[in-house]
Amino acid sequence: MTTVERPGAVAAPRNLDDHLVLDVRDLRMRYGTVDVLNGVDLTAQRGEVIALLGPNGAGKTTTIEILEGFRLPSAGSVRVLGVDPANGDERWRAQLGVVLQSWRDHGRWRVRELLSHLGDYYAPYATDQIQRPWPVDELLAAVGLTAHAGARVSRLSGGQRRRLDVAVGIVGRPELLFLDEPTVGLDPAARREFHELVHRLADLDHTTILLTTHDLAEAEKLADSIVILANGRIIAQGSPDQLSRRLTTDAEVRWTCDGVRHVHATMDATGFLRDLLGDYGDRVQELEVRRANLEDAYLALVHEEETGIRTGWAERVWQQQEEN
Ligand SMILES: Nc1ncnc2c1ncn2[C@@H]1O[C@H](COP(=O)(O)OP(=O)(O)OP(=O)(O)O)[C@@H](O)[C@H]1O
Repeated sequence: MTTVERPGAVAAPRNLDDHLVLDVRDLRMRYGTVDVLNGVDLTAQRGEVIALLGPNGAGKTTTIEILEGFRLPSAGSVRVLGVDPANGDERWRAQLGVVLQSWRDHGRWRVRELLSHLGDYYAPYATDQIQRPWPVDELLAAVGLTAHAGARVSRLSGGQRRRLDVAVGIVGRPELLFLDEPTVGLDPAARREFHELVHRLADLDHTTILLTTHDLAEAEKLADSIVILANGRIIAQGSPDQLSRRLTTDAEVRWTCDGVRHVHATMDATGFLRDLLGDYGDRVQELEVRRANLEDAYLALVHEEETGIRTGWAERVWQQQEEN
């Protein structure tokens, strides 16, 4: 993510290794007899945005709930802002912001009152560097709710409520923000504003953000690092750029021959085409070559992990990860 400087903003520390905000090693979680996390390793530095992707049931929410201190893991080492969440006190908790999937109803409150009431909790945890809570008018503007400041929460639309969820999550100016599917229900304009807010929080306030999403394009746009989880283990991880390069080496070739349609996936499109045209010449019609995009690759990778049917994607990804 590009770093944007702002007069008076607190500079990010130069040596980010000294500021590991998340440090998770070999995290395991078992519900009854079912293992839902099978050795997850995850680190995040200050100001880093990490997107956790994976199919339903992959273990994303469980991971976040453990990091928040809401669930105890079965095994592994977890450090969040230097503290084991199982022992996190109020001061530690005040440095976290959480936006959950489900709406906790505050229907009778008005928007401004609710944010100012919740903000009061954070006032004792202000520091020389971080003013807490976020002043309500600034916060309302940041999430695009100024026009609805006086509205009752029960009267907000779904998207406006989602903005309020985000406001509630950041009113304490968290150092670490968890966002569980934050853009579900937002219209395209609100989604874009939300993306700008995430960039602002990470670049200007150096907030570390861990978000879950099912939208690969969103992850590419927002995250410094994408982590793909399936069956409780990380099956691929890297910057959007690294992942694109690792995952999109395949091309799909489509053609018709004597009126019959064919599709073939190959890592060597040029060689395949040379052979195809050499063998069939003018009988090859409607030829199309399409480079697999990141979403195709993601779906193929997850499918391979879930079904156990090996098509070679995962093997290639791991090989390339080891080479890097
Ligand atoms: N309290 C619980 N008791 C037993 N099993 C649970 C519990 N919570 C979650 N699970 C199971 O753990 C697995 C991981 O669930 P989790 O909610 O972490 O997945 P997720 O990746 O967040 O999924 P989604 O994308 O659907 O939100 C699932 O198989 C789920 O059924």
